[in-house]
Amino acid sequence: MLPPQRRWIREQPVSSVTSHDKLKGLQHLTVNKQNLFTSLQNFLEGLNSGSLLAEKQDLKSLQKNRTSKLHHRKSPDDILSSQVDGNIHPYTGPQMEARTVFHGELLLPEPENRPSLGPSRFFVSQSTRTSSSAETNQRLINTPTPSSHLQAGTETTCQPKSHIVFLKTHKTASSTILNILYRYGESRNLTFALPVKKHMQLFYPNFFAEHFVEGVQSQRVREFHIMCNHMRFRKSEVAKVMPEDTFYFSILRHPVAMMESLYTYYKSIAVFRKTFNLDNFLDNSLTNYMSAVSRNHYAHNTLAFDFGLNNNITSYADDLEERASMAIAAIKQDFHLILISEYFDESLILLKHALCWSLEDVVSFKLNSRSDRSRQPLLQSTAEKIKRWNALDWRIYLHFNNTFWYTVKSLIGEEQLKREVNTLRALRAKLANVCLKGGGAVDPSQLKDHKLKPYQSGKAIIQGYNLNPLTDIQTKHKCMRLITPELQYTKLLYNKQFPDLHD
Ligand SMILES: Nc1ncnc2c1ncn2[C@@H]1O[C@H](COP(=O)(O)OS(=O)(=O)O)[C@@H](OP(=O)(O)O)[C@H]1O
Repeated sequence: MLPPQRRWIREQPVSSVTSHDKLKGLQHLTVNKQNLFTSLQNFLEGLNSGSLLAEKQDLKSLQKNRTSKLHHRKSPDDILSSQVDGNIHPYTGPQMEARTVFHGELLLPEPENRPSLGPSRFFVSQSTRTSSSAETNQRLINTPTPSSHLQAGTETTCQPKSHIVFLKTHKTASSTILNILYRYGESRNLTFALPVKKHMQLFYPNFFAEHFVEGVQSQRVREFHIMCNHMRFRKSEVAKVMPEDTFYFSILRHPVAMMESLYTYYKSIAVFRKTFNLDNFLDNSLTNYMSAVSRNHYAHNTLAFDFGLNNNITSYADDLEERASMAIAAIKQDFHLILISEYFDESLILLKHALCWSLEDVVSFKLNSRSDRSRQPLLQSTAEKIKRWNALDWRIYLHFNNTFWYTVKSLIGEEQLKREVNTLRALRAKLANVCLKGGGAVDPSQLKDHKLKPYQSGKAIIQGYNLNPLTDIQTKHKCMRLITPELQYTKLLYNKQFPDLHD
């Protein structure tokens, strides 16, 4: 089945913030053009432990030189209200199925002593789009073409961006975004910053380091276009690999829904394993949770952790508001755009505009979704506990949910957004009709081609897709790529990019 159509934003019972909050946020926004981040980098680096002065200087000069200025970065520095009146997502299907879990040993690559390849070695290789014609939305299967870019209601030309960092946060619909980036890059022969030694992640949960990327130490890759595998973000290191004009973006999900997903998917981690349900974990988290235990970060402020921030804080901390403000400012400093999983299609439209891509470039099927059989319904009281336990993530989410709508308003306008979302959904529906047997996702046990089975973890039943029998080779290829799960696609790109590197 296709993802259910969302009701339009004003009518939607927003899972995270009430529409009152959202509107209030919009009304109270004032544009803050001050650069208030010099000290924040110190804050971040302090949290990240072990940063060198040279790195800081490197980063500062990079930030000074950065030219890409989406207005989003000038979004208001509003002080977060401490309100936490969100609604919980309705979940159905209480049945859960036990699954075996693979624990991969993570061997960190050692950095070699070599001259640093700083951003100055890069050159920009973007084609110019000058067409002002309307989107060719009728086309079912994407062929890369120029497209126009609309900004604040005025048609202007723009250059499609191809230097991109996507911070792939956990359980936030990030695999669907990754699939979009993979398809865009593969079809244009762009180069991905893939993990060394055919690893699937950039050595998460370690802080990202330059030498985690295949082709950096060997200097065999001169220009990286897209970095999008799971990592724990560290801007100073990422900036050593990626060109100066790189567009940075990420995605957040409502911390309550995210926690329920994390709990099911990472049921095998120490602090979850000994609990019989999420409530049981939350009731004992203050005493049972130990941050030093391996993989426990999946249980506490995981968004903050992925962004490279200190995730160890709850709503009981005296300095919560101060730390939340600093965390938000740090994210704003490093990222041009923050998407919201609850508004996935709206996010894709924003992304399309920010990157100057076409609608066909961002159309996608929902990947990595759980079967309803492995979802747990949550009580309102459980949701409140989650917001208290993940108080930092909750504040980060509230802030960027607000600024998301501010960005929509000033970049596209709500009416145009609505139109484009409808067109996107129509295109997706057409694609589903052509590509997908049965039109939607199925449980892994029903998958005909086991090579397309998504990775299964914990107690989550992760769904995949069966393809229609297709005779046209090009259409079959496009459909196949749309449903190829993350691990399989990463391996495929790796083999394309480094054909001589073997397992
Ligand atoms: N398009 C779209 N819209 C809304 N939600 C979506 C979408 N695509 C994926 N998802 C949901 O995101 C969850 C998987 O997130 P990730 O892919 O980031 O997970 S992972 O960290 O890479 O394992 C997973 O959530 P749960 O099903 O609740 O676990 C997916 O259902």
